[in-house]
Amino acid sequence: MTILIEQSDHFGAEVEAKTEPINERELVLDGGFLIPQTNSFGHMFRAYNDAVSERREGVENFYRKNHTYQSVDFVKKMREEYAKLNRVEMSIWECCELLNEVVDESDPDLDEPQIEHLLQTAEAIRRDYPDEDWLHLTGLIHDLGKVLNLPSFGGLPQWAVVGDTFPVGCRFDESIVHHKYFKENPDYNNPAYNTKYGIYSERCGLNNVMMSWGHDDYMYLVAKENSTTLPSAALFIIRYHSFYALHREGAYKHLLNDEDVENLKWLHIFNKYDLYSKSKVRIDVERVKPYYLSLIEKYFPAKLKW
Ligand SMILES: O[C@H]1[C@H](O)[C@@H](O)[C@H](O)[C@@H](O)[C@H]1O
Ligand SMILES: [Fe+2]
Ligand SMILES: [Fe+2]
Repeated sequence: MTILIEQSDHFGAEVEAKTEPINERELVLDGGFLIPQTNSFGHMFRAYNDAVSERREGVENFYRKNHTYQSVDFVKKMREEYAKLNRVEMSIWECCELLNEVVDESDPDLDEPQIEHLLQTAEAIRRDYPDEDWLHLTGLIHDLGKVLNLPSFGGLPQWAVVGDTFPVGCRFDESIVHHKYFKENPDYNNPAYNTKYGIYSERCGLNNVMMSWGHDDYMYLVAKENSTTLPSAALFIIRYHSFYALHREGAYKHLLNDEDVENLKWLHIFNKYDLYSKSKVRIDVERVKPYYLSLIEKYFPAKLKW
């Protein structure tokens, strides 16, 4: 048995048995965060083409639909519909609990309940950046938009809720996972949308770019329209954390303005925790709950419109 997380008592993480010794499975990177080399299934992270992965086929099917249906027209319709925020009233914490009912079909690395992922991300950040309480809360809430999949939020199909995101209205970059399925997208052959800039212009700022619709953009909208006091870097992280073509592959940089470039630095930090904290190490929810309730109170109203 190896202890994966130091100070586990302090942060309420229960440590489970692991087979290999720690130094063969984990790498230590800056901030003391242990980056595992393999996910909880024993595969490399984000190995979308790994033939032996149990989840590969389901994930590929997911992206076939996602890339086929996420178009300019679809995104416009979704933005308009969800801007109404007229479906549910509830607190941030209530939403965290609701999220447990959502299973993410796009994720090759995770099959734990979503609240575990939220707390694993937040707690891992808290250990390395104890003074950035806004970043802890960002970790906790970044995936809450996945409730879009539940009936009371419109029951959207998975392809409209989860998965990596990308801009619509300009060419789909080759670095996007399972790029080949864009051939079925109505925008793929549209000359207004299939050039480097498409409907955008150099350094126009991501705020002016339409991203494929899903949990990122929805949660950004909810946070902003309910007047969160979180800083702009937090909103940027929430909105673009699934934009791997940008933050991992460096594509679409020509659309960023100066503020985006600044915020991207925080997104790079955040991503390490979002991706690599996915593990079988369980967090004791009741023990950490008071801390997160205090952060929610600091940055959000008691009830939000969703
Ligand atoms: O499968 C994952 C998962 O849905 C994450 O929540 C999202 O942020 C990722 O980008 C996606 O690829
Ligand atoms: Fe996400
Ligand atoms: Fe996440």
